[in-house]
Amino acid sequence: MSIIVEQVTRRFTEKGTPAVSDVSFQAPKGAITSLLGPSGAGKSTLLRLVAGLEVPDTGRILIDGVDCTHMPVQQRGVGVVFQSYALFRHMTVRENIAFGLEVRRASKAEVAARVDEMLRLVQLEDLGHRFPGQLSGGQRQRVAFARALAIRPRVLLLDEPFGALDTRVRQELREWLHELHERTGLTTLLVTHDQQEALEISQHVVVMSGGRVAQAGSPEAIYNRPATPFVASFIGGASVLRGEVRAGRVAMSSLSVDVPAAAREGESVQAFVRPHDIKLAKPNGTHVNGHATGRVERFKPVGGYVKVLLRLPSGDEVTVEVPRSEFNALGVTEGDAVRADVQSATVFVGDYAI
Ligand SMILES: Nc1ncnc2c1ncn2[C@@H]1O[C@H](COP(=O)(O)OP(=O)(O)OP(=O)(O)O)[C@@H](O)[C@H]1O
Repeated sequence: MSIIVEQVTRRFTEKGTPAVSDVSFQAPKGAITSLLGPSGAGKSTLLRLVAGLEVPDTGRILIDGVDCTHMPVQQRGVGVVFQSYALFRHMTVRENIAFGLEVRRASKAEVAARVDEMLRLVQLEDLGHRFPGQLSGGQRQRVAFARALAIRPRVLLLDEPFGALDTRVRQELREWLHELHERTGLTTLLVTHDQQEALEISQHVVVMSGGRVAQAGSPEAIYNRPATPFVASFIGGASVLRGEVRAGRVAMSSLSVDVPAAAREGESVQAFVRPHDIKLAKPNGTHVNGHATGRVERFKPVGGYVKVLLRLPSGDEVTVEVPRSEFNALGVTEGDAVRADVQSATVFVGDYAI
């Protein structure tokens, strides 16, 4: 049951950029696909288009090979879970889960059996009689999943389902969703702005920006081979260093790296360096390729590592994450000089990664 989105555009206003602009992607059968991007990227609109809650201006949406572009929501066979629980407050957990089945005129016995099965699936067997107001946020969201799954949907559509929960519950439910998916094997589309969430639980990631697809691929490809400067900066909290091609090399601040012969002299470049791709050492007075002496602007211990803001001689700032023990061994503080060794960087000449 794959989902195929073909050249879909949806605009809400006559002027300005469409919310979703000529978007094409596939959510593979049986996989969790994340729609990942910053606020306003068009993720929710795209999910609503797949659900049938919006109709595209142009383009097609296919679920399991069937063109659903103009099909009503109820006929699409989609289960939807939103960020806000959207449970009926005056109904018990059982009644909430049963709702979609009763609308579809399932028999009483069928409904009871399916509700029991769903309560077991979301591990809330003992809470069927409670009202939503008597549940924790995480439990309510599990009921929302049970309700979405009760109708035996062909695909599951999730719009920031854990967005309203605190970090710990969010992490627990992320793992829970992973297990749930292993049991159900349902084709799932997950909207999230949280890259950690996307990289951790999905097999396929569609990165969106400004209503368009910036890159689609495996989490590994998105992380290690970002296709555009936007993806490189959005994923992994990279710092940007700007420079230019000089004598066949990329010169940035006091760092320099090789560039292919195709890069023209004087072209501007951007290098994206992730916080853990820089090693800090005591300065030894010499500058060699890939090394620069910087100054510690600020540092802050965060859990097991220390986040260091380093200013390079060019004025560029880079964020570095150093294991706490390594930082302590360096014995530096704010204002001290340190040597920064860039272990790896993604370099773009114009829009092309090199
Ligand atoms: N019903 C609507 N009417 C007018 N504009 C809308 C409507 N829905 C969305 N938009 C606009 O479309 C763009 C994309 O919004 P959308 O909610 O799809 O983004 P998003 O990536 O899901 O963002 P967020 O993570 O903040 O929810 C935004 O500029 C938004 O203001």
